Amino acid sequence: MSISVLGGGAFGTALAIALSGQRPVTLWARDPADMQINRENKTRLPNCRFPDALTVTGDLAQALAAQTILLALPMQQLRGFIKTHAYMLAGKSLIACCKGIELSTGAGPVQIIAQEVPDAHAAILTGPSFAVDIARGLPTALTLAVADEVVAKALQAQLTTPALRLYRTKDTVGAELGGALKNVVAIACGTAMGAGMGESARAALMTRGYAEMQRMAAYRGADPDTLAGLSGFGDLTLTCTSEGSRNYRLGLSLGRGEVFDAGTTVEGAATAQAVAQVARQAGLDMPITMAVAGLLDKSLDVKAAVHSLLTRPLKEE
Ligand SMILES: NC(=O)C1=CN([C@@H]2O[C@H](COP(=O)(O)OP(=O)(O)OC[C@H]3O[C@@H](n4cnc5c(N)ncnc54)[C@H](OP(=O)(O)O)[C@@H]3O)[C@@H](O)[C@H]2O)C=CC1
Ligand SMILES: O=C(CO)COP(=O)(O)O
Repeated sequence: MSISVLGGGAFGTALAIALSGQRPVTLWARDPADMQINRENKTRLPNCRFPDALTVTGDLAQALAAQTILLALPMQQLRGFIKTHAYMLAGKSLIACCKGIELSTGAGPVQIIAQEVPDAHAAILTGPSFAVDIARGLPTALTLAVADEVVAKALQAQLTTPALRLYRTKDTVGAELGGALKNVVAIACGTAMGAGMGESARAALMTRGYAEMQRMAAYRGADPDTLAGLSGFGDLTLTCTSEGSRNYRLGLSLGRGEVFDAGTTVEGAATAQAVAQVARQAGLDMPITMAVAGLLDKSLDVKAAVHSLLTRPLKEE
């Protein structure tokens, strides 16, 4: 069965390159001309050549001839896009490849797909993976979450490559929360490192951040084991420790008091605000998330954020 990837950013391009080693793949982008001429995405993923089996198009109808559609758009753009094109997406397998929580509703990507295209098979592909690693064919393992076991097995087989190993789960809520929440913790870790607080502080933020991820996951009915897997703990580890992560780099610049490029896709920024809202409404204790949200909306500076974390009442771990 054919595959199309919608979204010509770094991740969509990387997935299209990786999957087209196995079969023909169509990559849809709203501005495809440069990629069609150069057979490379010079803006978002330079120095990764397109295989011959990869077709780049700006014609959405052509891309939507495929049954399996990977949606590699930024999180806050997802609903608008699929709402506009819902009539063409009906009945397909729609696999969200974005990480985040919608600011206006608190929904995750699978929930959004299910709301906007109810008769599609809604899935998410998530886990520790930098686009450049996937495009270069480096070994990578990801979580594929789909509620329907039969669909899950078929998609797992279709999207696995010799270098890209997929583990499946039915827990779509846990998978989407892991990928969304780890970005918020990565901003916190980057901030700590940028402000010179050291590796021990980062380890504390990762661990206590993970406790917050588990708390939100339990509130939303996710399986704690999913959070301990690739989509949660796995991606937390990668994103909180590597300058390859844009979320971590945003944190570094916050910690250093530098300006960060506003055009960069940093999913944890909107997600921090979205999660803070949900946590406030639900009465969940998520102090690291609140500190990150405060840093980003400028209601806290780094010194005040650290003070807010270190002066909390003492408690059991
Ligand atoms: N990069 C990575 O290593 C990884 C990214 N992801 C996730 O993938 C998602 C996408 O990130 P990434 O590809 O890196 O982001 P990029 O910033 O590289 O690209 C975003 C792309 O989305 C396109 N886009 C934005 N809005 C729309 C819209 N309304 N309709 C159509 N296209 C749109 C942009 O198009 P245009 O160029 O025309 O503006 C651009 O090509 C994020 O949720 C991210 O968390 C997940 C794992 C790894
Ligand atoms: O999600 C990612 C790695 O798994 C990519 O991280 P950034 O979006 O922070 O660059």
